[in-house]
Amino acid sequence: MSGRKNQQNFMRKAISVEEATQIVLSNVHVMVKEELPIMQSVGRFLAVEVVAPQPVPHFRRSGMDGYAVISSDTSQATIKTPVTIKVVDNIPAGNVSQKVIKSGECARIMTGGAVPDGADAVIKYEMTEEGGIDLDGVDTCRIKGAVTPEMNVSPIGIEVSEGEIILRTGIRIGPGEIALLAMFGVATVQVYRQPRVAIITTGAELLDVQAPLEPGKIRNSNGYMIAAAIMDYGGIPIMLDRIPDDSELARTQVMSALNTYDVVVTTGGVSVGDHDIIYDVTQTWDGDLKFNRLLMRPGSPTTYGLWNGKPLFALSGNPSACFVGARLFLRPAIRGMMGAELVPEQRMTAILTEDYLKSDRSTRFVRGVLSSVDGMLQAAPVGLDMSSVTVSLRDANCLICIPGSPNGYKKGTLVEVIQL
Ligand SMILES: Nc1nc2c(c(=O)[nH]1)N[C@H]1C(S)=C(S)[C@@H](COP(=O)(O)OP(=O)(O)OC[C@H]3O[C@@H](n4cnc5c(N)ncnc54)[C@H](O)[C@@H]3O)O[C@H]1N2
Ligand code: MOO
Ligand SMILES: [Mg+2]
Repeated sequence: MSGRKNQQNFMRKAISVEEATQIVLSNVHVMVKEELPIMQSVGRFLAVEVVAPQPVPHFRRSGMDGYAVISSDTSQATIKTPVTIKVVDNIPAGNVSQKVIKSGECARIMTGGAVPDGADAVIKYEMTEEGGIDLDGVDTCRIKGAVTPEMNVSPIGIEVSEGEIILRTGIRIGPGEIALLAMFGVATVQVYRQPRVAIITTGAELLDVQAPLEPGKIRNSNGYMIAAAIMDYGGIPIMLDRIPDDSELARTQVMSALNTYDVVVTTGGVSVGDHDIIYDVTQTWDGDLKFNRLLMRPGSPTTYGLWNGKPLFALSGNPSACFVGARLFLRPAIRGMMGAELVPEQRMTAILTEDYLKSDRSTRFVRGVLSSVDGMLQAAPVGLDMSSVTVSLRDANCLICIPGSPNGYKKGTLVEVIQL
């Protein structure tokens, strides 16, 4: 069995990361909608457009603590020649004055207060002084400078007009979006459901996190890493039983998971080894295998296929390969299922701080540290650059994308990076 398997295996056709990304994105099906209280919608993507039911502000709003005045009353006012006017009302924020301001009058008003009819400007306290009680027994104030019409007054609808689209479908809900929803009295919103993502780890060498180490065995760090990644991407991880090196068990478990969950992720067993059982599953299932070799390192045997429209991401067992495969393919897919725009992982441009002279046909995703030096982004490779290494995942805050080349790249080359 294994000899024949390996022969087919060696003939796998390698495709580029770009092509693989397009295949994954073009097969994303958005989840069904659900209605949630807004505070449970943080991190989700809106499934509806939200339209402003009223303008903002919906009244003429004072931007200062001071006096609501008729601007023409103040035109001659200076520090040396202040103009004295009557204070006919006092308007804290939240109150609406019943008075109409006439020439020679003003109303004390606080920031956020509704500017009374008749007044067309607010003069701030610092440009006035108390004038005492006048002969009619009315409080007065002295205006020590001129204000122009509209000064310190936010007109109705200056921020948002009624009927304007305030939030578009597909936008990710964060603090700013929550502020808008609350401002417009939207207590519940429609968002897309979170996909339930099953995780199946493979390998007879794997021990559970609480198990004592045994000779030749390792703990199942990938399972936890992928679960954490899925949570970070927005999905709901479900860790299923680990599978020892048994193809039949793997087939049963993978097919049952595909039946039950929205996405299935496996780790390990996708290369050419005798016990690489996930490869076996993808050779005999009735699903549609889309790719199983990529021009990328780490993660060259990263495998992807669809069964009944549901995606199977079969990631490499090597921890860094597993991490990179998840970031490049699983993340945009999970986000896309939740209604995000279907786009590859965003890349920025940075200066490579060290020579990277490995020759390669494949694009390398090197764990690195991204920093800003004199306003320029710099990317420095970090730690051991092997697929089997886990520790560098702690130290990296970016993946440096090094395209395939015969001689590698010199320090100072502009490279693309994916911020982690
Ligand atoms: N003859 C060849 N051997 C290998 C090739 C090749 O082309 N020819 N490719 C290498 C590359 S590249 C990679 S990447 C790995 C892919 O390996 P698999 O996806 O088949 O994964 P496994 O064989 O199951 O394990 C590899 C490695 O990772 C460790 N591992 C697995 N699962 C976990 C886990 N849940 N937590 C932590 N570590 C895990 C496992 O113990 C192995 O050390 O194949 C190369 N070989
Ligand atoms: O995919 Mo392996 O990780 O290319 O090193
Ligand atoms: Mg293997």
